[in-house]
Amino acid sequence: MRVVADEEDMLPSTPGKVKIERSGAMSRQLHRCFASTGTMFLWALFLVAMTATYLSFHSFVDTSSRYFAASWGGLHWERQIRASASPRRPPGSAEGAGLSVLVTGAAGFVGTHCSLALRKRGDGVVGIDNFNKYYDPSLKKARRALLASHGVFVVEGDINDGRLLTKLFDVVPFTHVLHLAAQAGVRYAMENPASYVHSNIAGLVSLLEACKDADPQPAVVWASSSSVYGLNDAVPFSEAHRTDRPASLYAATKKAGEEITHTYNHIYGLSVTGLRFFTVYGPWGRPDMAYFSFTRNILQGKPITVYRGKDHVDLARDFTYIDDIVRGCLASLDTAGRSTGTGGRKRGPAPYRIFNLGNTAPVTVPTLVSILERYLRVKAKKNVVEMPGNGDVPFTHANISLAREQLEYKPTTSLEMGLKKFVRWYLSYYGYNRGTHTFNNL
Ligand SMILES: O=C(O)[C@H]1O[C@H](OP(=O)(O)OP(=O)(O)OC[C@H]2O[C@@H](n3ccc(=O)[nH]c3=O)[C@H](O)[C@@H]2O)[C@H](O)[C@@H](O)[C@@H]1O
Repeated sequence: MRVVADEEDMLPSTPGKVKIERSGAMSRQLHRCFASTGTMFLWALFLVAMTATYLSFHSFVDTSSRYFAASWGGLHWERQIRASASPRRPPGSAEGAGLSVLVTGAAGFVGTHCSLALRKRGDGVVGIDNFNKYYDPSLKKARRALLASHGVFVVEGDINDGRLLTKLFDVVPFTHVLHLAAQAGVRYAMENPASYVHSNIAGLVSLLEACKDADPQPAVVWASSSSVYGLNDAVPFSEAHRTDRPASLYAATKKAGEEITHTYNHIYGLSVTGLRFFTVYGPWGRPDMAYFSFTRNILQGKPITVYRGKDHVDLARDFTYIDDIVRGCLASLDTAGRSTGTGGRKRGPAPYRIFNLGNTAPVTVPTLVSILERYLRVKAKKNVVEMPGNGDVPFTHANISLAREQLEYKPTTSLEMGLKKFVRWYLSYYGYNRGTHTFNNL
């Protein structure tokens, strides 16, 4: 039976809200009293919940900003970024107005060489690098000083720091991103797998998120790896060959990177070019790589470990000199079609490309050692061991016809010549006095 209710009951019920039927003044009074107590309790609960949420969010923000210690920002910092990002090509120059490139991993081996080459031809370049301790950070700091002497500013920061990336894109409308930051190294993945997920998966997604939200969206050129060919034994390796059998976690993260970048191309219209580097070497190189660590140990009279494949077959790599790789990277930037999205929405199809950048002349590891022995005029103390099951592959060999056709990529440096340039740099950087030891026609 429906009793005429007081004015409160006359309010239209809100859809989805339960309307309480009432009867009798006393019960209404009692109900009102309970209702107001219940309301107060609910309000108190709400306030407690809000406070808890705020405190936990605040501590999260505080933690994450502590994690990515914000050593960036401010007017002076922004001025440095803008100056470094500004192209300096003479107006009306044949190559056009000039690019404005964000280079991730700019204090790394390939990053430093590419940043210098871009700056020297008049492009704007800003670097970002987390200066991690995977290998001697002093080498990375020396590379940063070299870059600074050429007007390239490198931000110390992590590509997982989304706030920093967003800020960079707010300050500079980058035309391109050259993404070289990664946890490199095939064998180290068995010691520190998390670092590969942090940099090569999470870091890549964080960077791609910033790129797809940027307006204008940059075109992305990034470093994949010859290691994605894994157990493929069809040689020379072509981009059309299978890459679904990686032999190391490192290779798997690079393969995943190719799939992830494809997703951002498909959904958001990011222009993407993946470059499969083949064992890059040269001055300012990585101390964790064989050519570098062999040179150091040979000069210090320490033994080197030479891996050998099954049935005592020598391992071989398509060693590629850094200057050839740099030309391939800059050609990729220059030919990268535009991204089509704005503010995270795709406006049309965008280019998705993958190229091998190798030397097409594999050389065995023992041959590498003998070239170094000849230049250093020191006999290596070799421990020859079976290749451990550490993710290494017996050989690499690049088919570069696609890069030759679309990038006009033409490697010109033999391992003999490249190692001579590397050894010259090594002796000078580490201060070997030429007087004490005549090095072979260096
Ligand atoms: O091509 C690539 O994409 C990869 O090239 C190199 O990987 P890797 O070819 O293993 O280069 P090194 O570590 O310099 O090894 C070169 C050769 O020397 C052998 N090696 C390495 C180290 C050692 O102590 N002894 C030894 O015989 C390796 O098995 C390999 O056959 C880089 O380290 C990777 O970051 C890059 O992605």
